[in-house]
Amino acid sequence: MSLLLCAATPFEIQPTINFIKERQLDSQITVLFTGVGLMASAYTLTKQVSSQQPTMIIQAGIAGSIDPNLALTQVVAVKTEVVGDLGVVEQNSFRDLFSLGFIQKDLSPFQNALLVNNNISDFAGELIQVAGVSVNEISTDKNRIAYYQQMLGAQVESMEGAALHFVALQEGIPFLQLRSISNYIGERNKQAWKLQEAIDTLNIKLQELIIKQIGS
Ligand SMILES: O=C(O)c1cccc(C(=O)CC[C@H]2O[C@@H](n3cnc4c(=O)[nH]cnc43)[C@H](O)[C@@H]2O)c1
Repeated sequence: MSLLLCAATPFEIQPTINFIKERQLDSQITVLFTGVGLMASAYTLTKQVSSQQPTMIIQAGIAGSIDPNLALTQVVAVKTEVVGDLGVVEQNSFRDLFSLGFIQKDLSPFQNALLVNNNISDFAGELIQVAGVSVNEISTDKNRIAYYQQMLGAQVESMEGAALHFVALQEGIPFLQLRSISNYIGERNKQAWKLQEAIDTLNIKLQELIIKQIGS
């Protein structure tokens, strides 16, 4: 097994970095910090995948929830991804690249305009599987949030998820996007976030998953 574990920032997976060191799992797990955002993630992931040829990629991080039924600190597995803010606003409506005719909805690796993890059930176990949206700009606008929820059916928002799905699907590498809910989107009062608690639950699940995958 050659597992690639990636996160946008070190602080999101620091407990698991310690766990990997303590258990001397470095020979089986490579850790990559992609940086925040789709562009940095797509570049660093593509570069690492080319040199390492991993057998599996796990992306772990915090996320904002669009779905009120998801609890803060709940850990979810993201089944589908879409880039939410790539397009144009026309007559007060957002149009994405599919609506504009720049990409066909089933052009590989898209399936009906989504980047779908078809093998998620092999890895997600009992985790709830959700729909993700990735953005360049953290959402605060009510209309945009309503569009993500009602038109895209998105439940969680991150800034890197779609890059993982795109790169892994293009390269044919099994993958899992693991997210822990740190906040409800649109909430910019950091007192209402559960950042550290979300990181704690994320790392508990991540370590369980690693043990399952590498069997140590
Ligand atoms: O401003 C801060 O102090 C601060 C501290 C930690 C994290 C942040 C973020 O803004 C998080 C960006 C990071 O986490 C993901 N994330 C978390 N919540 C959301 C969200 O509501 N919408 C989009 N992304 C979110 C994201 O993937 C980034 O990697 C700020």
